[in-house]
Amino acid sequence: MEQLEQKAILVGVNLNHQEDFEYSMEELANLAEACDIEVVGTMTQNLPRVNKSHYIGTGKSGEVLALLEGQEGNLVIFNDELSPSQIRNLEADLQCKVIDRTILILDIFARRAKTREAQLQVEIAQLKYMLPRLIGLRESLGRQSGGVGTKNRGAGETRLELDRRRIEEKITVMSKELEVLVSHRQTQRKQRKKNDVPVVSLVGYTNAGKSTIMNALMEQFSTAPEKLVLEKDMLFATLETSVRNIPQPDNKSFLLTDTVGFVSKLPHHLIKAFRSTLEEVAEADLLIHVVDYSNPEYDRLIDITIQTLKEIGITDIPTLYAYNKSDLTDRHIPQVEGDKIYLAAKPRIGIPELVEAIRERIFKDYIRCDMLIPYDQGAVVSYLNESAHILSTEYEEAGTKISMECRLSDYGKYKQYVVEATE
Ligand SMILES: Nc1nc2c(ncn2[C@@H]2O[C@H](COP(=O)(O)OP(=O)(O)OP(=O)(O)O)[C@@H](O)[C@H]2O)c(=O)[nH]1
Ligand SMILES: [Mg+2]
Repeated sequence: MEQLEQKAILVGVNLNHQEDFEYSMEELANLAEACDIEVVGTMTQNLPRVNKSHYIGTGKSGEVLALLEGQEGNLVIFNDELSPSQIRNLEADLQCKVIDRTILILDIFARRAKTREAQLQVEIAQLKYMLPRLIGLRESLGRQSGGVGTKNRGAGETRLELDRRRIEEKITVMSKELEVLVSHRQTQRKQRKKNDVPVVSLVGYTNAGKSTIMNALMEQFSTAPEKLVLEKDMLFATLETSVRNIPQPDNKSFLLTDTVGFVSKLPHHLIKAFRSTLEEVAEADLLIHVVDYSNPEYDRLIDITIQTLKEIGITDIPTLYAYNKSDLTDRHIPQVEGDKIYLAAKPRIGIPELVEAIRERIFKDYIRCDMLIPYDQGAVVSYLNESAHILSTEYEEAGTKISMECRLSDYGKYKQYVVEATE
């Protein structure tokens, strides 16, 4: 999308009167805006099923063409992923560039990707999207440069084959590079797992406030400011997964991860490409599903998030719902109702309540006990000082007597020193 001044008509087909149709058109306009495209008109159609060759009904194409001319548009954006032949037919009818929701999302991701891993993931998804559409792309390029002509068809097809092979090779090379980066992160994750620190993952729709919650938690437990993550009012501000330690005064610390947000109709290739980024989420002990409670459509966005998680294979991780941005609603905050917490991360309302709810859920396997540790086992004493919640320490004749709350796994490991325990 290198051209300047793109003026687009948005086109959507409402299949069987979907309730979320209007919102998804609004969202399409936001996605276009995120790509610096000006929206100059919108056209929608109710259909029981899409038209195989043109997506919209044939009569409707004429209407889109008229609107395009009336508004001096030079681009048409469809609200669903189009097939290669649909793009080709539509471009022939409308005599301008036709793109779909998938390209828009891929383009936004490409603009936002900062780390090598994210860049590779996006580029692979883009190439995979392009591969079956090369013919259409070539024709539309031909049209843009003024000549369509059939006389060079043979040469064009050879070029096409070459292009296809080049792209396939590029995908292979990039996938290998990505694999190396991913395996590096997997090693780090295994290391963390060994340390037995619980992992909590923020998930949710894009722009719900996940990164803001992450920063609020770091701020509360005075983490270094350079660890803060980017929070911004734009779609897909976060594309990479960040893991941060949230230290707790009683040694019941946990790791918090912030990751990419979701959107309706997230391209399939993109989900696949980002699967490795989301592995972090798949291994979490607890999910915080962040909801923009000020969005009237919040219920639907919850469903889309749950659906997308399902697609990555995440279905049975215990979940807390953080109804964020409640400061923009008339709900009294903070408020905790079972697994739902109404809060506002930006003005920092309800953060301690959220932390408490997290702790209640992830530190269930703790046990209150006393251990008597012989003086020649100094290493055990220092380990417990770092990983258990110490209530008191006394120095007795036979060794150090520690009253504490510790993890069940540590209790098992040092059972021989236990003198008293209550669950
Ligand atoms: N009014 C209000 N605004 C909030 C609140 N929490 C976050 N925001 C704003 O919402 C916008 C998005 O916040 P982020 O934390 O970047 O959202 P995110 O979920 O990380 O978004 P992506 O990374 O794009 O998926 C920012 O402008 C925040 O300042 C809140 O409780 N109240
Ligand atoms: Mg974010």
